[in-house]
Amino acid sequence: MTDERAGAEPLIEVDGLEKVFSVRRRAGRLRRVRQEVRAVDGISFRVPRGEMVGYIGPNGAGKSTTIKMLTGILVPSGGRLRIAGIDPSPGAGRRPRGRAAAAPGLLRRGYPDRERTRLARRIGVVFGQRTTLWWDLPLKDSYELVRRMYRVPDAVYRANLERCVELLDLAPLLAVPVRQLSLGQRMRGDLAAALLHDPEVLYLDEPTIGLDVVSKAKVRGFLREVNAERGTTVLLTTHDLTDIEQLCRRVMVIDHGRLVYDGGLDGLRAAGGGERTLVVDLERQLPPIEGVPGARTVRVDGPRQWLAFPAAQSAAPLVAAVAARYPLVDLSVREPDIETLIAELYARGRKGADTGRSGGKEGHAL
Ligand SMILES: Nc1ncnc2c1ncn2[C@@H]1O[C@H](COP(=O)(O)OP(=O)(O)OP(=O)(O)O)[C@@H](O)[C@H]1O
Repeated sequence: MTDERAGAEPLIEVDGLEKVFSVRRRAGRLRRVRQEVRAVDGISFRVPRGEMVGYIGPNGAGKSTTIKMLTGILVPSGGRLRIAGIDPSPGAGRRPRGRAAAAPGLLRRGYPDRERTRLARRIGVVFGQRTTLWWDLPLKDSYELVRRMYRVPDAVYRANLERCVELLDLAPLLAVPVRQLSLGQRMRGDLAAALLHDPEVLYLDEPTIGLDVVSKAKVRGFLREVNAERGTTVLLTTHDLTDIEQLCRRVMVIDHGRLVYDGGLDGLRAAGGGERTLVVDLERQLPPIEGVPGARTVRVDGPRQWLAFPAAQSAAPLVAAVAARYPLVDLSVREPDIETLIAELYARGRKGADTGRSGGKEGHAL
């Protein structure tokens, strides 16, 4: 978040948001019972215009459900949300009163649909697991349909398409039917489709899932460019901490439907107290690397060695120290996975509560 943006108006405002699903579960051979699943359990946050925020958490934490409510696909069970000043489901979670009570259809159909349509013009969505493109149509025809659906003016459409084609390398793919695209090509195609109508907010649900290293780098580079050029606000859910590290200065962690952390990634690492791993390939097999301050060698396999170091620490001095004394050929830094960080965040939080200390340095464990 830049300093000018810190004081900017919030583009996304969420207060006490809830989503409860009612599901039927098996209870014995024939009997089924109704159960409530609190997928999102009273979360609140603000996102200023132009910020890129990571939204992470373990499987089933409530990330997709939150995004579906922010896009107007799902109606909240409680709480309040506004995106660019629009509430996609006004009246949701509240009992209708007065004229609305006499005409409940008004709350469920006409008015909310108008708000959802208004919102749809201001947002873009990409679900990594599912395409929004037309399976049998060439990419270009899918874009033409998007143009008509959103009534994008010709000049805006042409300029946006040209820029996306250039940044995402789409020219050779425009005539290819979507079903023939590889996962990485399809994801680039989906990103362009989500941006043709100039949305102010972009929701990305696992945009790099299943992509190889080169495709991931292309997607990340594109998102950085779009955010810098257009000031598009981005909410990004991912299981890949490198996505967050390269794109977001702020990260929110959700677990069991509740926000458990909101702050910088460094603060999350410090709150989690985890370790990262520097993986180095040497020219030849050597005894375990020693004497690198702040790191310890945890594994050796032929010329490859693994050095663990505190996750909040920069890798640069370690790399310099290794390179100065050992014949270094290649290296990479491995992040702890999100599940490990969150488990550590909880363990620290409990310890902190026991000793009266709080977990995080920057940001706050909630
Ligand atoms: N339509 C639904 N009906 C009933 N339960 C649902 C529905 N959608 C989600 N849930 C439940 O709500 C909880 C949160 O699910 P959600 O998909 O939001 O999690 P997530 O954080 O996106 O997980 P993942 O990382 O696996 O995609 C889970 O327990 C899930 O089973």
